[in-house]
Amino acid sequence: MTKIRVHELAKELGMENKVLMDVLKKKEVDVKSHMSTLEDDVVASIRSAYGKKHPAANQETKAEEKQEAPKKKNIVQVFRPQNLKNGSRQGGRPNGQRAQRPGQNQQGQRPTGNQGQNQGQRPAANQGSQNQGQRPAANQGSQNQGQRQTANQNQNQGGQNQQGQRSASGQRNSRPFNNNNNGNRNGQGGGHNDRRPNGDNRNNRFQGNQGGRSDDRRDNRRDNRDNRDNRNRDNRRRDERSSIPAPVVPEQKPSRNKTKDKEKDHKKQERLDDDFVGKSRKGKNQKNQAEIKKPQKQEKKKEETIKQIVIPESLTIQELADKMKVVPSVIVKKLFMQGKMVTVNQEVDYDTAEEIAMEFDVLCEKEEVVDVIEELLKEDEEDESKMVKRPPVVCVMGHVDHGKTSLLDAIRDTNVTDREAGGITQHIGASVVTVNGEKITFLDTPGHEAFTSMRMRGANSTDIAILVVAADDGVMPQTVEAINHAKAAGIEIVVAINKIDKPSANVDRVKQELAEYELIPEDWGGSTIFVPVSAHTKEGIPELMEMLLLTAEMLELKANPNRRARGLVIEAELDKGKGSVATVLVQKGTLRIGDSIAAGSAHGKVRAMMDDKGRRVKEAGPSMPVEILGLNDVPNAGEIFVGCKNEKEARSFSDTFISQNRVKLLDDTKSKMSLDDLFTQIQEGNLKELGIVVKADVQGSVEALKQSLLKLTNDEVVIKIIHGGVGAINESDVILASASNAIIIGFNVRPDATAKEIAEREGVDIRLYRVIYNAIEDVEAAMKGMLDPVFEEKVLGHAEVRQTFKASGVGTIAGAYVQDGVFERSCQVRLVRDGIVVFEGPLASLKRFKDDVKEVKAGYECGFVFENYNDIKEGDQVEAYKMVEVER
Ligand SMILES: Nc1nc2c(ncn2[C@@H]2O[C@H](COP(=O)(O)OP(=O)(O)OP(=O)(O)O)[C@@H](O)[C@H]2O)c(=O)[nH]1
Repeated sequence: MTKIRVHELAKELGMENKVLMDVLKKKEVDVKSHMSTLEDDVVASIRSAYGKKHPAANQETKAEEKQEAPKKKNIVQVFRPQNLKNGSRQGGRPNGQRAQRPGQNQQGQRPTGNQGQNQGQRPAANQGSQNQGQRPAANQGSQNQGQRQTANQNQNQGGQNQQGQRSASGQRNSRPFNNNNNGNRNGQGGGHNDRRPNGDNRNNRFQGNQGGRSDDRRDNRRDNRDNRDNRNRDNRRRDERSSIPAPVVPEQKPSRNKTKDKEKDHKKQERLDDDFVGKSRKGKNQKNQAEIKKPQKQEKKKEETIKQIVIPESLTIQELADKMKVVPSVIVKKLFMQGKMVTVNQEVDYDTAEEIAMEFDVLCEKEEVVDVIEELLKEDEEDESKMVKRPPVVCVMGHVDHGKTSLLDAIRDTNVTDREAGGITQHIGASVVTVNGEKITFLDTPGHEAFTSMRMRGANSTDIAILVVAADDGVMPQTVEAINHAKAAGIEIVVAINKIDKPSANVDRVKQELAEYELIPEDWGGSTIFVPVSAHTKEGIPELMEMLLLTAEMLELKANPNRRARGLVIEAELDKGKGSVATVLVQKGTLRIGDSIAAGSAHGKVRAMMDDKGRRVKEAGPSMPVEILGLNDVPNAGEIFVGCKNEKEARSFSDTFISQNRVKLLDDTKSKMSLDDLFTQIQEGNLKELGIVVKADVQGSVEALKQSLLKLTNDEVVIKIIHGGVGAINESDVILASASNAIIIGFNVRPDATAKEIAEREGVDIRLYRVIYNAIEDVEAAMKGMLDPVFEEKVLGHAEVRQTFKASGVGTIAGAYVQDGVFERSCQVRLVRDGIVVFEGPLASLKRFKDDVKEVKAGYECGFVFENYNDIKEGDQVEAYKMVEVER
C-alpha cells in the first residue's frame, strides 16, 4: 500500500501542512517537508487524534469521483465564464474535491514518471494564480458548502487563504487538466501534453476573467509556457489572450499550415478584437462602440441609397457595367438567365440599359447630349420693338411637270420692274420680285428639298409655299408629298392651280381633291388661298402675288435689321476664279462687306456681295438673298451663317464645327465591318484588328481556314479569329460578329434564316466560299484594297425575232417571241445570227404592244429595242442574260 504524505494527510484532515508538521514533530515523527511520507501507524494516530474520516471513507469518495469523472470533461468544454461559474456553483466544489483525490490516488497509481513532473510543475504553476485568481466569492461560498459536506469545519476557519493553500495543489482549479492528465497518464502519449497546458490556459483564462486578476493569470501563463513544447502557438494564443477573453479553440486544428495560420490568426485576432470590443468593453469605451456601430450604419445607408447613373442614348454592356460599378460578366450572366445572349461589347439602347440597371437597383438618367454647334447657334429672344417688317420668302412646290419652273419664270418676267438697272437675272438660287413696291423673295430650290436641306438645323428658310397643281392633272403623289412637307415645316400654303389655259383644266376637281388634304378654299368656307393661274398666259399671276403679300401680312413677318447678320446658306460652290461662292439668305440683321462670318466649316470676311440681278451690293438686309465671296471654304447648303465680332471669332466657330463634325463622322464610321470597306478603314487608321468568325462544314476546314487567315496578319492589321466552328452560320455567330465588329467567313455552309435576317439588320458581312483559297485570297485582297466582286453570267431566256419595225427616233424594233425563260427590262442580250453573236449589249426597251413592261415570260410576244443597234433581222436568236454576283 502506498504511503501517505504529510500534505495529503493535512488535506485530509483539513489542516495546514505546517500545523500537521508541528503536530508530527511534537509526536517526534521525523518529517522534513510536507512531501515526507508517513508510516501507517503515525497516520492512524493522527487521524484518530485530529480527524474522523477514515481512509475507507476516502475510498468511497474516490469511487464516487471516478464515476462522475466524465462530467468533469464537460466542464472543460465550457468556455463561457458564466457557465463556468454555474459549474462551479453547482458541482464545482464537490468536483474540486473529487478532482483532488483522484489526482492523489493516481499519483500513487502512476506507472510513469511523467506524473511526477506534471505534478511538480503544476502546483508551481497553478498554486498562486489559480488559488487567488480563480476563485471568486461565489466559488468560495460553494466551496464552503462542499466543505461542510465533508464536515471539515477547519476549512472554514482557515479562511480564504487557507482555502487557497488548500488548493495549492492546484487540483481544484486544475480540475479540467487533471482530467487531461488522466488521459496522459493512461498512456496517450506526450503529444497530449501539449494540449493539456492549453486546456489549462483556457481554464485559467476563463477563471481568471472571472476573478479579474490578470496579473496572476499572466504569471500562470508564463509558467505554463515554460512547460510547453509548442511555444509559437502558445505565443499566438497569449497574444490573443492578452486582449481576448472570448473562447478560442485554435488547438482544434493542430495540423494547419503555419503561414496560413498566421494570416488566419491575424484575421481571427481582428475579428475577436471586434468581438472583444463589442462584448467586453461595452459601455466602457464609447469610441469602440461607435466603431462597432459604424459598419451597421453604413450597411443601412447602402440599403437606403439607390444608385443613380447617367447614361447616353446607347452604350455597351461594358460601359454600362463600369457605370454601375459591377463586373460586366454579372450583367451578361443575368441577361443570359433571362434568355438573352449578349456580349460585353454589345451595344444596348437607353431603354434596355435602364431595364438592366433596374435589375441591379440602379436608377438611370439619360445623358443630355449637348450639341455644341446648337449651343453656338443659340440665340436670345429678340426685342420685338427693334423689329421691322421684312419680305416673305417663298418657295414653289408641286408634282413633276405641273409647271413650277414655268410659274417662277412667269412671276419673274411679270415683275421685273428694274430691268433698266441693267440686271440680267443671275441664277443664284433665289430671286427677289417687287410687287406694288413690296418685295417677295423666291427660292429656286424645289420645295421639299428646300424644306429638308434648309431645315437642317431647325431653321425654316421659307415663310410661304406655293403649291402648284396642274388643273388638268389634279393632285398627284408629289403634290401630297409637298403638302406633307409644308405642313411638317409649319409653313403657309398658297395653292396655284396652273395651266388653266388648257381646255382640259378643271379647277373645281383640283379644289375637291385638295380638300381631302385639309386644304379647303376660302370660297368653300376654308382658309386656304387658291389662285387659278396660267404660267403660259400669265393669267392670275398678279392675283397670286397679291395673295402672297396678303399672306405675308397676316404672318406679320418681322426682323431686326440692326444687328449682326444671320441666315442660311442656299447654295455654295467653288469657282475657279472667285474661290468659294455662296448664296446666302439673310434672315436677321444686315450683312455688310467686311463682316466676319462663319458658316459651318467655312469662315471668312465678306469680300464682295452680289444680289440676284448680279449687281454688287454693300449690304443685305433681312430676307435678301446675296451671293458672297470671301469664305475660306465651301459651306454646305442649308448651313446657318452667323456674323461674328471678328475674324478670330469666326475662325473659332468653324474650328469648333469641324472638330464636332469629326466626332460625328467617327461615330458614323463606327459602322459594321465589311471586306469591301476594309481597306478604306485600314487607310483611315480606323482598323487595327480584323475579327473573323469562321464557320465550315468540317472541323478540318475550320482549322485550315483559321491557320491560313491568321498568316495574313501584317504590319497594319492583325487578323483575329474570334470564333471557329462547324455547321451553319447561326444567330449566335452573327451576334458575336456584330458585337465584335467582325466578318463571317463560311466555307461550304450557309447562314440560316434568322442569321441572315440579323446579319442584314446588323450589317454583318457574311462571305460564303466553296474554295478555301478564294476565302484567303479575298481577305488578302480586301486588306490591300483590291477586292472586286465576282460576277457570273446567268442566262435568263431565249427569244426569236419574228418581225422588225422601224420607228423614227427609236430605231429598229424587233417583234419577238420568248421561247423559254424570261426577258427582263434591264437585262443584257446577245443577238445571234447563224451561230454568230452579232450584237451583245443592254436592252434599251422591252414592250408588250405599246406598253413598257418589266418582264416578258416564255410563250409571249414582245418588242425589243437594242441600245445603239438596229441591224436586226427576222430569224435572229436573242439570248437574255444578266450578271450576278457569285460566292467565291
Ligand atoms: N398649257 C400650259 N402649259 C404649261 C403651263 N405651265 C407649264 N406648262 C408646261 O408644262 C410643262 C412642265 O413645265 P415645268 O415648268 O417644266 O414644270 P415643272 O413642275 O417645273 O417640272 P419639273 O421641273 O420637271 O418638276 C412644260 O412643258 C410647260 O411648258 C401652263 O400654264 N399652261
